[in-house]
Amino acid sequence: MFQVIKISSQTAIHQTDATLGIVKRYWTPKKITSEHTLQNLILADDQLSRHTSQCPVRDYVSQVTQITEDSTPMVKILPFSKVPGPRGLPVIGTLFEYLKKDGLKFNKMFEVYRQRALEYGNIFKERVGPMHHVVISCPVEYSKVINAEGKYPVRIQMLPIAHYRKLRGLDLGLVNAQGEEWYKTRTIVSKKMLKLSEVLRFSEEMGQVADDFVTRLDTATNSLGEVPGLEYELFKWTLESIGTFLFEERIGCLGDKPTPIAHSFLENVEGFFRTLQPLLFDVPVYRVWPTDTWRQFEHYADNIMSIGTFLVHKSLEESASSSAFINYLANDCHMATQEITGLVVDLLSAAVETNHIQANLYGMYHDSSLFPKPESFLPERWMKTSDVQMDPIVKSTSQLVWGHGARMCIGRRIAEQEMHIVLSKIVEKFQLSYQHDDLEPVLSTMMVPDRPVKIKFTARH
Ligand code: HEM
Repeated sequence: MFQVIKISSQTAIHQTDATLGIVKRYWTPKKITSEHTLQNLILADDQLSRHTSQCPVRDYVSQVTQITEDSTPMVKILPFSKVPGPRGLPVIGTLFEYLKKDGLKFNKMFEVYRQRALEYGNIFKERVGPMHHVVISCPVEYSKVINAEGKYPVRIQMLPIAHYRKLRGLDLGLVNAQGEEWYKTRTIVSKKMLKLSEVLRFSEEMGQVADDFVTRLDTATNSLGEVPGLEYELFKWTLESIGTFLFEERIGCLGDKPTPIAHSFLENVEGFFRTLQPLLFDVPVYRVWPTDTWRQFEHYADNIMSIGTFLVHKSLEESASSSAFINYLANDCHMATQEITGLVVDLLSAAVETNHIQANLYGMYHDSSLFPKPESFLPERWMKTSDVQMDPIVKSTSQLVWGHGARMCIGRRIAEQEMHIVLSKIVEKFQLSYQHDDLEPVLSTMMVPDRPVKIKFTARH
């Protein structure tokens, strides 16, 4: 039996040695010798278990799901070590390449992967501190990985978040849970969040939030017609929108001055993701010794949990502010208040952090042999009637903005509704233009623009 680990935004399968289950089936090297065929890259079960039991970051091993026994038959066996990739040092892997002065940049990891793929082929492995990655850079191979997902698809666990929740005796939440624990929560939440009729019930409230956002843009524009801190304004809008869905109550982010609770939540979420980023990649010293970054991270996470607890309690206790979603969790699904809080905090954080643009699969999308003129904005290439012929697998793999399969973004319907409503209201009111240098992407847990997005909003008359 082999096991597969999750797929990250950079088409990496973050892995333990167990990731080989996928690699063994989909190995298609570009620039390495013929002996390294995928069929050759198979690790025997006993070798696998030896590897996993010796793994210094054993928690990753629990993040696995299994390919069932009817998977493609295995042919030959070669150790995982045969997967090409930068060699790195024991324990820290290639971490030193990122830490040294003028070295590789974490926030440009997607560029590093692009270069690595040119050097090592369509499937390569890299260990960066505690993170093991297997990176796939070919849509056809990637689609096979997608199709190999079972009932409980595994996604990378954000170890610092999991560690924090464990320390505080909390559930892992939807984003970090795996296996049956994940499935149970997912089934409960899907009934409310992925059902179109449920989400449509909130279109009027979303419309009011969008109206307030447009008013906010109008008042926040400077003499150049730009909105300083546009990202922060969007951040506020997403929080207000998801808060409206979860609590059926306005949190108060969009006035000239956010309410204290909105302000505090926004500050703490920002700090949470800022401190999460280094914790994800550094050697996890925090697990044995609370480093400064860890203490800050804990501080932000504690504050977010307190706000979540306050909002959930308020919703449960005050009938006037009671929300259908919270009531459904408490009464129909018999979830304990602490479980509800953990889930709500997950949804609030996922909702605000995934907002401005998550460019998954960066390397593939910038391959001109797959996407002609990859740097050009040619939306018509995605239209059914487009003249540009695109391989159906390449096309479907490139439409993964919401992820895929049973673990696809659970906020998709809400986010689509929010975006359609707010965009139509913005465009109805303003003409948008951009007159500055091109934006570049950087990673900050998600992929974000590297500088303020100074869009000019010109009111239509
Ligand atoms: C433009 C907005 C958004 C984008 C592009 C986006 C994208 C994604 C992606 C790519 C994933 C990973 C899926 C996978 O691994 O296959 C994901 C997961 C998730 N998203 Fe979103 N998302 C957005 C908005 C939201 C919103 C508004 C919410 C909350 C209401 C949300 C909650 C979640 C949660 C909880 C997960 C984890 C689901 C699970 O593991 O079962 N997202 N999102």
